[in-house]
Amino acid sequence: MTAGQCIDIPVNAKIKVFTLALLNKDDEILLGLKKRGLGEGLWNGFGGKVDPGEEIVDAAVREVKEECGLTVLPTDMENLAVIHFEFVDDPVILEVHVFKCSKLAGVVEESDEMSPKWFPRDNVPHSQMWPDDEVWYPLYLSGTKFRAYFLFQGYKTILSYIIRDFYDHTVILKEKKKDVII
Ligand SMILES: CNc1ncnc2c1ncn2[C@@H]1O[C@H](COP(=O)(O)OP(=O)(O)OP(=O)(O)O)[C@@H](O)[C@H]1O
Repeated sequence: MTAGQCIDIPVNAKIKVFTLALLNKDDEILLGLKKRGLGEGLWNGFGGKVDPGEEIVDAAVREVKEECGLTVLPTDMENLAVIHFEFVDDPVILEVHVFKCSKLAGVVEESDEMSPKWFPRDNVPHSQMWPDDEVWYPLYLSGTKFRAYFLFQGYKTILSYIIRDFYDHTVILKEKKKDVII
């Protein structure tokens, strides 16, 4: 999907496209402690920027390999969500394509960027994760595909969000702090 198909952000917004892969084994999820850059010090799935001309799913596969050493196939990457993040006073909107994958090959290895660790899927360290994760993580657990928009002030405060069904765009969850216009 492209930005123009998201009804919660302006059609002419400047978009930076990212991937985020949630890797599962039995009842566990592999998260990485980010060692540098955006989200440093937080546990997250694996991902990064999509290179120019690169297919989004190929970028997701590449980032998994680079960041935790595992091999996944594009055909095993299941689209879970597209999330748009806007930050107050920043004209660039992040478009994060979230994938989940349960077919993993190879050995988990630490990289320059991430220190990987398995967590029980229903007990992840939310206090050391991006604050939006706690909002949408239950949808991942229940296997609900969604589209979401979050408005942040800085990196710690969510001013508002709206989460919609991936297909029919009906609102699943919505919250906004007083006085915020969206
Ligand atoms: C705002 N709320 C957020 N909630 C959850 N996840 C978020 C996020 N905002 C960004 N992310 C993810 O954080 C990674 C950053 O990637 P990032 O390190 O910048 O990319 P990349 O590996 O290309 O960087 P280098 O240029 O190599 O340093 C990437 O997976 C992206 O999807």
